[in-house]
Amino acid sequence: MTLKLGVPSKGRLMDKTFDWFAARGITMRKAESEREYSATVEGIDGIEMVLLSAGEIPRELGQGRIHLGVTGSDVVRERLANWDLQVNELSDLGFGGADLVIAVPQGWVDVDTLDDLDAAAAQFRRTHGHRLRIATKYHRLTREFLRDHGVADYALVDSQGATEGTVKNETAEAISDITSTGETLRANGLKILSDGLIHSSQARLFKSRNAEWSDEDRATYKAFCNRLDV
Ligand SMILES: Nc1ncnc2c1ncn2[C@@H]1O[C@H](COP(=O)(O)OP(=O)(O)OP(=O)(O)O)[C@@H](O)[C@H]1O
Ligand SMILES: O=P(O)(O)OC[C@H]1O[C@H](OP(=O)(O)OP(=O)(O)O)[C@H](O)[C@@H]1O
Repeated sequence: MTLKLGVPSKGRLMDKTFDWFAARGITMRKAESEREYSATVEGIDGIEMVLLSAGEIPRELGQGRIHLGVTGSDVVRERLANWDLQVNELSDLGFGGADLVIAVPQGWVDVDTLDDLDAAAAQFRRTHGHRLRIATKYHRLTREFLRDHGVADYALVDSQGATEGTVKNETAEAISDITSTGETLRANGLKILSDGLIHSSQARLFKSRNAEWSDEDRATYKAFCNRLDV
């Protein structure tokens, strides 16, 4: 048996994950062809690396198809119900930082906080006859956050990308999305509510609580953790 480690298959998260492991003596290599999603690990025995979309790694951990996985803390919380019963967080990796935030049009001068948003939502419904729409791909986290902060009079609109554009395109009045430099929000005339931070995400190493662990896997895991100092 080999211990399966899920790693983001492309982009910044993949590159930085490879760098993080390389700094600890574990070399990860993607197949020669950029388009081929297979990879090798050198420097430690008994580990098989599986390249997966960062957004799919939570599900694979939850279903126990991989023992370990690197992905953003936001997608784990979003994609896994009761995530903390399904995975353990082993270590912050120090990259992939991004904030999941609620943002509204800059022109809404009276709306700076969640309380203001709640009042604006009630007013919006009276004026327009339908609920204020918030576009997001983070449905679970947004719903839980707004519920915990007493905002109820809204409707979530699904947006799987270019979420900041939904306000200009008039398919939503506000958004809940990831920001890192803030450039995309600014370019689309949006501002973050002062108490609108839902989750500060970063890349983490997760361990599945649902995978099967043989004695051999446990021994490999122990050696792996010693090597990584986690
Ligand atoms: N500037 C950023 N923009 C988007 N995601 C970021 C950024 N910085 C870090 N991340 C993180 O990268 C991860 C990407 O998750 P996402 O669900 O978009 O992955 P994916 O499904 O692999 O993406 P794609 O659909 O592009 O393949 C998230 O954990 C997110 O927080
Ligand atoms: O704060 P910034 O540095 O501007 O980064 C934030 C943007 O980056 C991400 O989009 P991405 O490029 O991953 O595309 P997406 O819209 O498909 O999610 C995210 O959804 C924001 O749109």
